[in-house]
Amino acid sequence: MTVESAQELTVTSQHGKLLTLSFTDTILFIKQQETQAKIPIRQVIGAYYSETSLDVYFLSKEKKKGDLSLVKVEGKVKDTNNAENWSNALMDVAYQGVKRCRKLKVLINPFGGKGKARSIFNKVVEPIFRAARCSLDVTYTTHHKHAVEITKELCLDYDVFVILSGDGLIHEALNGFALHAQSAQAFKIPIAQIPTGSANATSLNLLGLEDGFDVSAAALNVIKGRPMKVDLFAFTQGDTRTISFMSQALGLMAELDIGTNNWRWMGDTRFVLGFLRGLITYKSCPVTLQIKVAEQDKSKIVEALRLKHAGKTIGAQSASENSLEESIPPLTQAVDEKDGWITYDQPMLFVYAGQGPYISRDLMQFPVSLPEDGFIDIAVQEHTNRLEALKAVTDDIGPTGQAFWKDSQHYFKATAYRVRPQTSKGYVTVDGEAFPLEDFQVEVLKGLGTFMSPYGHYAADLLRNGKNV
Ligand SMILES: Nc1ncnc2c1ncn2[C@@H]1O[C@H](COP(=O)(O)OP(=O)(O)OP(=O)(O)O)[C@@H](O)[C@H]1O
Repeated sequence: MTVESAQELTVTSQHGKLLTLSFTDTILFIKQQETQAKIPIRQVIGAYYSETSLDVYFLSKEKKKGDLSLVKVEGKVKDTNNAENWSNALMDVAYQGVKRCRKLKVLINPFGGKGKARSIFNKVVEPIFRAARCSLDVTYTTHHKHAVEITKELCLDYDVFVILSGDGLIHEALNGFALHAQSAQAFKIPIAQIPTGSANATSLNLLGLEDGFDVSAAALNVIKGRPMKVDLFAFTQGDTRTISFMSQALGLMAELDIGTNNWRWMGDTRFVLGFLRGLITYKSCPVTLQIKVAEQDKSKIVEALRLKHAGKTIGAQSASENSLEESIPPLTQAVDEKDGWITYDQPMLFVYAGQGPYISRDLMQFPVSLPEDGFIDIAVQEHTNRLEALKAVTDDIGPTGQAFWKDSQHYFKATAYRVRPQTSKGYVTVDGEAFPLEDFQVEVLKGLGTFMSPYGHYAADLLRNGKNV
């Protein structure tokens, strides 16, 4: 049934008030005397009629800038002949194009971020999933890398793999998928984050700055989102390959993450304080960086993003499909500069490579990142002066990605890169986890990962000006 303006249904609430409900393809209207609430149809998650009673569940904001919360409207129906059809039609519209009653595997890290995942799940998230009549299989992680053990043997019939934690648990889950006996199938299970970690970059990238820390908006994405392919990265050090989905960092950006682990109670404020602390010591990061560059002209990179927004394919820029089995040559083999590799060995403050525009609420480090372009974005900050670096995290520049345009920050779209550290002091971080500062290489695994997304693209980027669309 296509609905321009469905029939009204009148119910009497527990308090004896008459409520009139109607809906279109986009809005659920709830009228009580002279006031009328308008609920976007995407936020309607359940309408159930049984024995003269109607229950309608939706998510709504009490304050314009606040978080979504679950609302239940219930009442006795007058026109019982019509009620079943009416509630079925509302469910058809509310779930147009997406599967209902999803089967969810839920993983909860009770110690991520500020340590509130358990109560957030019980009080906020589980009631939303129950209202949407999802089936739940819940596990609490008990130790580091527990998520790897779970995903490497995961039953593959879940609709969504839901993670209540930060980005670290997503990293573990993807590395478990890589070890799965049917790994290609495992990578197709969409991952959705309920933001209960510190940075929650995945949630920010998928939901945007406004909704990225809203656990109810994230739960809605679990119920109504659609799978979106994302590139993954193979990080190889010696004989060990690790799947990375977000970032690899060297220099100040690595110290910021690892050096502030004991500040986890602060939430994401720890990253800004870590950045400022790093600027005080202002150490350079002595490495030789070799990059297989696809594009390094900033204007051309932005033009490619503009074309993508306009729905055009990015022709020459798009890399080919990749898989876990394919690989670039091992570290011992010399790179061929004629084959698109360049070498960068100037003093640097940091190297930050990855995807997904936001790395935290304060910093859009990869503002021209696309989920599945087959490239890794690499930002290299010159070791010039402190003030220049400080400007990257100021309020008007940090969250909108404008540091991209700074002359002292070089930006590459690449299909692979290698790092040869000139010191052993320090770390490299992979998705926020510490690795030894030794030679490594990274290559892109195009479109191997899957995230649940409300939009089918990152919520914000340089051209979307840090705002949702
Ligand atoms: N029960 C547990 N006890 C101790 N550590 C755990 C437990 N469960 C998971 N972990 C570990 O907690 C670490 C932190 O998790 P995660 O990265 O998801 O949160 P975060 O660091 O607070 O957030 P973000 O990554 O967004 O900054 C991970 O290394 C994970 O292995």
